[in-house]
Amino acid sequence: MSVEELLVSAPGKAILHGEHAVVHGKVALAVSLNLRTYLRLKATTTGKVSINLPNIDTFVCWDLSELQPLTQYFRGKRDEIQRVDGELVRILRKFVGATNENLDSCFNAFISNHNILPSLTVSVWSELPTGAGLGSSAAYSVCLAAALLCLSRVIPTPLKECDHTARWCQEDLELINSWAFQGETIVHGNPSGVDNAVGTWGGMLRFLAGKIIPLNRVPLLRILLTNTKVPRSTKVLVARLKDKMNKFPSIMTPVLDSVNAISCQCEKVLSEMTSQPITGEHYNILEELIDINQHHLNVMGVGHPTLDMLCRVTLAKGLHSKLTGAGGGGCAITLLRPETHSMVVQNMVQDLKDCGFDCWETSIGGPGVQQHSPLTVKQEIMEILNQY
Ligand SMILES: Nc1ncnc2c1ncn2[C@@H]1O[C@H](COP(=O)(O)OP(=O)(O)O)[C@@H](O)[C@H]1O
Ligand SMILES: C[C@@](O)(CCOP(=O)(O)O)CC(=O)O
Ligand SMILES: [Mg+2]
Repeated sequence: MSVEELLVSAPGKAILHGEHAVVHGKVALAVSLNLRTYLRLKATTTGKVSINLPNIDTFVCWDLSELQPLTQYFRGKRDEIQRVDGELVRILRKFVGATNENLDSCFNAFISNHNILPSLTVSVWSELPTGAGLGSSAAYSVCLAAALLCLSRVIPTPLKECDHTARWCQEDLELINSWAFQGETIVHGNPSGVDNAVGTWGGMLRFLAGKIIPLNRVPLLRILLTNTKVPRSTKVLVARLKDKMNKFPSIMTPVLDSVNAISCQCEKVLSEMTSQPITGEHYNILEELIDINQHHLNVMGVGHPTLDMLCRVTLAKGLHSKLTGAGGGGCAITLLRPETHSMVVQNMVQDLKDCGFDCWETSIGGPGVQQHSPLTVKQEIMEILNQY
């Protein structure tokens, strides 16, 4: 079946525990959010490749004839290229003339698409803040990988005429995930793969050195997300910790081991909360783990004064917070206890907003990558995508 138009989406994520440590082979627990990135791909007859990324104010358009020289690189390598190698990135970077990290996103468009040079328009809109710790880079890479794999007919489009949304089979999801990881490599430098795994499969996951275990039995947690709006780059923060690890291996290694133990302890408590009556003590332990991990993240050098302020503001209402994602600004999660009165949450949200932060209480555990019929996508999102 030829792909004329394709609409896909993938969720963002929050990391409960294990950010950064996961890059160094430790356990992370991550959960998908009900905030998604949407990508529409349209085959055109304009003889151009157009990429519209309004979230980052980036719009590019090339004639196919301009792109033709790039295909030289793939000659004779058709079936060999399974990952992004340094030479390919150099060639693409030179071609785009990137002086701006934002253009890195455009490179992704080429990655899984190396066999073909079709005329197309790709437009992306995300409900996620970009560069804020909620996995926007992975949601974007997952959407792009799914759409381009469908376009090049490596995987089928799962949506049937009567469907509103559809998902791929396990094998196709694994392929989407592996290409999305390559996209993350371009944005992050050295990603662990946890974010693209959550974007692909959704739900809550335990991730350890590329091994993904879905956690199917987890309690319903109420989580408040707060964005300090301090911009930061995952790539820079991951590199900063690597430098610290190289400089002080015997000091930093125990910190990462401790984070690993926190993730394992949290997983144990979450599992107990589904097999036994939930008690206040379960929440007390979850809160203590949040506090210890937040201190560790500061030790790793990925904190920020605004995140410290955020933690103080929520603690004033008896609630515990930690950064989520790469830190250095961006977002934090606050665990809301079941008994916390909605007035307390409202007052706390007002205090956080008074600090200049954005807050939203979102549900967690949204589905992984999906194909949509346009009728099932919120009107405001379709209106943005339809502008291009
Ligand atoms: N909707 C989007 N459109 C285009 N590029 C995006 C989008 N979302 C994310 N990106 C890319 O991902 C980068 C942010 O990734 P990163 O620093 O890992 O932060 P996070 O993944 O936490 O949002 C952006 O600078 C951009 O290159
Ligand atoms: C810091 C890290 O653990 C998570 C980064 O998440 P985000 O890009 O800030 O959403 C890096 C990674 O796992 O690749
Ligand atoms: Mg990212």
